[in-house]
Amino acid sequence: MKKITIQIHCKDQSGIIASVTSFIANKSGNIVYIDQHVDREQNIFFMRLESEFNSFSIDTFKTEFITVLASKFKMKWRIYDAKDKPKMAIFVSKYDHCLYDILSRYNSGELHCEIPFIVSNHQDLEYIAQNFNIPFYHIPVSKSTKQDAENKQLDLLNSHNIDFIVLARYMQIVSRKLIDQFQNKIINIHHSFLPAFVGAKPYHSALKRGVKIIGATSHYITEELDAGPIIEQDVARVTHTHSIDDLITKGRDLEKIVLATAIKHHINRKVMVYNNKTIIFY
Ligand SMILES: Nc1nc2c(c(=O)[nH]1)N[C@@H](CN(C=O)c1ccc(C(=O)N[C@@H](CCC(=O)O)C(=O)O)cc1)CN2
Repeated sequence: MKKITIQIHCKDQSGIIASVTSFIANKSGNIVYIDQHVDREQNIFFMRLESEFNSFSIDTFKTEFITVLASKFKMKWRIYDAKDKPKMAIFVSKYDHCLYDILSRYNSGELHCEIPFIVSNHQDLEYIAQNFNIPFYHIPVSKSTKQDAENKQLDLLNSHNIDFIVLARYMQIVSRKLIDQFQNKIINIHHSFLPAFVGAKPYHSALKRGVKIIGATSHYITEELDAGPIIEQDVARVTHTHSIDDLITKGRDLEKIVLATAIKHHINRKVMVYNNKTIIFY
């Protein structure tokens, strides 16, 4: 039995759902999940479906999908084989909480992916990678070595056919060169409830401002810092009694759960990006 996931978007018009579901039915497919959304402002139709087939050739399916549907409705589409495990590279600096959380979920089989390696601009967390038997690459980054460092990162990413990257508290600004090659495939965890408090020290800014709610945000990165399409967010209440250490401790728990949720949405092909925003098919 073969299971595929299909993501479609195109100009909204009548008959799209009927045409897609008839196409699947004509190919003896059994649709086990279907959801759609129409962006009324942009008049754009979005759909995600999962279908099972007893006998299936993905190349034949793609060819006929283009002929019958994609050309007719001028669709942008992607088809994924549900059994394929996307390759995820993790980038980290010195904070260990998100790295530990991802690797323990991976170790327990919670993440349908492969993690070929971990990259860091510091050596501090190499012991964690060794504990989980995952190759660790220390690539230091400074103002003068940034370009050379990113070329080394790109060589690693390409030589391992990496599908997406997770910045698990990677405290370096990623350049356009890497972002262009992995557009909407680099997931960051920012330790604030964006758009509040962008930058490297949001907890200190939150304490100084006297907010009553702190949060964490996972987003795809763009060249503009902390401004990319948001995948997941969560918050926690705080009071005047909480110190900076209290905020950091509360924030760590939020960061771990928000990042793990975003990673799972990405792996399960539940995210579609449009106009620097996301549609999440839960
Ligand atoms: N192009 C992007 N790169 C990164 C983003 C992003 O949104 N776009 N997010 C960051 C993560 N981050 C906040 O979530 C963040 C990381 C680092 C900094 C920063 O100012 N770094 C300094 C160096 C700090 C250091 O060496 O410790 C710098 O790079 O000059 C701000 C925000 C990941 N990258």
